[in-house]
Amino acid sequence: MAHRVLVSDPISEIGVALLNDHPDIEADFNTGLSPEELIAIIGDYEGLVVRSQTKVTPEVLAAAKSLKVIGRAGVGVDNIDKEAANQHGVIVMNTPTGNTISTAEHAFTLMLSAARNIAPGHASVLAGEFAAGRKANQGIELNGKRLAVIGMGRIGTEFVKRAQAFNMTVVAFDPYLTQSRADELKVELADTPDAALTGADVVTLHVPLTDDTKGIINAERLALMNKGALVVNCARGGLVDEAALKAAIDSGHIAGCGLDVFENEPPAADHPLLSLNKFVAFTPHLGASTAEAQENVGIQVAEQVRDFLATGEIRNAINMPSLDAAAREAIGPYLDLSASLGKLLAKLGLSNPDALRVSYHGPFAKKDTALISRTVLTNFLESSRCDGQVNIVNAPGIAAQMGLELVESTINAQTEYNELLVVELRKGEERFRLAGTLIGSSPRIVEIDRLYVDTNIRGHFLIVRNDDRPGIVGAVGTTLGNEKVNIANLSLARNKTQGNALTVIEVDEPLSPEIMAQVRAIPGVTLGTGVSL
Ligand SMILES: NC(=O)c1ccc[n+]([C@@H]2O[C@H](COP(=O)([O-])OP(=O)(O)OC[C@H]3O[C@@H](n4cnc5c(N)ncnc54)[C@H](O)[C@@H]3O)[C@@H](O)[C@H]2O)c1
Ligand SMILES: O=C(O)[C@H](O)COP(=O)(O)O
Repeated sequence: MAHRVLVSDPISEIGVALLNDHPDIEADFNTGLSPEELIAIIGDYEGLVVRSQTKVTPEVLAAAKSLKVIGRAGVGVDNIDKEAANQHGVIVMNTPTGNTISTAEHAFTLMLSAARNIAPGHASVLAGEFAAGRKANQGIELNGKRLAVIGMGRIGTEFVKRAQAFNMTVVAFDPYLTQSRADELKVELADTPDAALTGADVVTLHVPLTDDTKGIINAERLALMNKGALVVNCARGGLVDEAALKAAIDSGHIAGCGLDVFENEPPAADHPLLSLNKFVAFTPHLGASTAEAQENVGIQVAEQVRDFLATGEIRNAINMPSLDAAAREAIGPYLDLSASLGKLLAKLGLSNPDALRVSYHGPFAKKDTALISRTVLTNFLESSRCDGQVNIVNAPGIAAQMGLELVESTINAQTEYNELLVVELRKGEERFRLAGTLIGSSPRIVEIDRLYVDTNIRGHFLIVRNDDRPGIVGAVGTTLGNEKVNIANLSLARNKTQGNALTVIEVDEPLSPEIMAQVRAIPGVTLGTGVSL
C-alpha cells in the first residue's frame, strides 16, 4: 500500500510532484485546514508536510494514529509540539539550509529600510506628500555603526558578511560560537547578551524561540544600546518584548525597528507598534518567501519525507540522529544485531529492571552508538510491553517514564572478538547480560548470561537451562523429534563449577505451548524458553 502524505501548507509544486512521482507515495495537497479539519483527516496519513501555518498540536498528534514523519519546509519548528511528537514516536525533520540566504537578505533589507525610512517615504510619495515626506524622513547611515548579532548560526553568519561589506563593526553573542570561529568571521565575541548590546547601534536576532530566548530583547537590554539604535527581528516574534520596544521608541532612546515576525501573527490592527511612522519597516513573515527559497525547501522536504517513508533514511531530523543511505547500509548489520539482543533481553532477562546498560568493546565505538543503543532499547521495550506503541523516537521517553535508565559505555579492554556489543539489565545487585558480535558481516549472539554460545540472530529458538549431566540434551532432542520439530542448529555451553548448562536450539518453526510444557517437564531442565527473533 502506498504511503499517504498530507501537504497542509503551500510548498512549491515541484516538491509536491517529487512526492507523487514516487510509486510508493501518494500525496494530498490540502491547505488552509482548520484545526478540527486537520484532526478529522490526519489519521489517514503517514507523512505530514508543513510550513509555519499548520499548528501541529498535541491534539493533532493524538489523532495522527499512522503518522511517522513531519517534514517542515523551513527552519523554525515552533509550530510543532516536539514533546508530543516524541511521545507519539513521530520523527520531525526540517530543511535547515534552504532559506538561509533569502532570510539573511530579508533581515538586511529590514535594517536598511528602517534606517532609511523606505516604508514611510514610499507612503508619502503615494499620498502625494512628496515634499513633506522628504522633510520628515531623514535617515541614518550604517557605515561605521556597531552591530550586535544575537545568534551566529546560518542566517546570522550570512547577515554579518553583508554588514561587513557595509563597513559595520560586529559583536556577536551565541553560546555555541567559539573564539576561533569568531576570529575567522572577524567578529567580536560577547559572552553575554548584555555585553553584545552595550553600545550597539543595531541589534539583529537570528536565534530560535525557546524558553531561553523568549523576551531576550527586553527593556533593560534596550537601555544598554546607544541612543537612536534600531532593532531588527527576522527570526521569531516573542524574542523581542514588544511592549518594551514600543516604550523605548516612544521615549526616544530607540529610533525604530524592522520586524518580519510578531508575537501573535497576524498582529492585531491596533497593535501599538503598528502606529509608528518613522524608522520603521514591517513585513508579514516574508523572510523565506522567495522563489529560490521556496523551491529549495519544497524540494528538500519532499525528498526527505519520501526517502524516510520509502527507505527509512533519516535526514535533518530534530528528534533523531541522522542516518543517510550509506551510513544505514554500513550500520545495518549492527542494527539487526542490536534489535535481536533487545528482543532476547526482554524474553530472558530480569523483570522491572532499573537500568539497561549497552557497552561497546572494540572499534564499535567509532559507529553511531546512539542509534545502536536506541535500537536495543526500542526492541527491549517493544517486546516487554507488547502494546505496539514503542518506536525509535519515543523509546527514551517511555524508558524514562518507567524509571529505566539507559546507560552507554565504551570499554577499551580486549575481548576474544574484534568487536563485542554487551547488553545488560540491572536490578539492584542483580545482572543479566547478552553479547553479540559480527563474524565477517554476519551478526551472531555469542553470550547468554556469561555462557558462551554461537547462534543466529534471526529464527525460532528453544533456549534451555539445565543441570550439567548426561542425557538431558538427548531428552530435549527426542521430545522435539517426537513432535516433528526439525532442528536447524544447536549450540551448547556449560559452567562446570556451577554444574549447569545452556542449550540454544534453532528450530524450523515456532514452538507451541504444549511442546514447551513437555520440554520444561524433562527432569534436569531448570528453564525452557521459546523465542522467535
Ligand atoms: N522570518 C523568516 O521567515 C525566517 C526564515 C528562516 C528562519 N527563521 C528563523 O531564524 C532562526 C535562525 O535560523 P538559522 O537557520 O540561522 O538557524 P541556526 O540553527 O543555523 O542558528 C541559530 C543559532 O542560534 C544560536 N543560539 C541558540 N540559542 C541561543 C541563545 N540563547 N542565545 C544566542 N544564540 C543562541 C545557535 O547556537 C545557532 O548558532 C530560526 O530559528 C528561525 O526561527 C525565520
Ligand atoms: O522558520 C522558517 O523557516 C521561517 O519562519 C519560514 O516560515 P514559512 O515557511 O512559514 O515562511
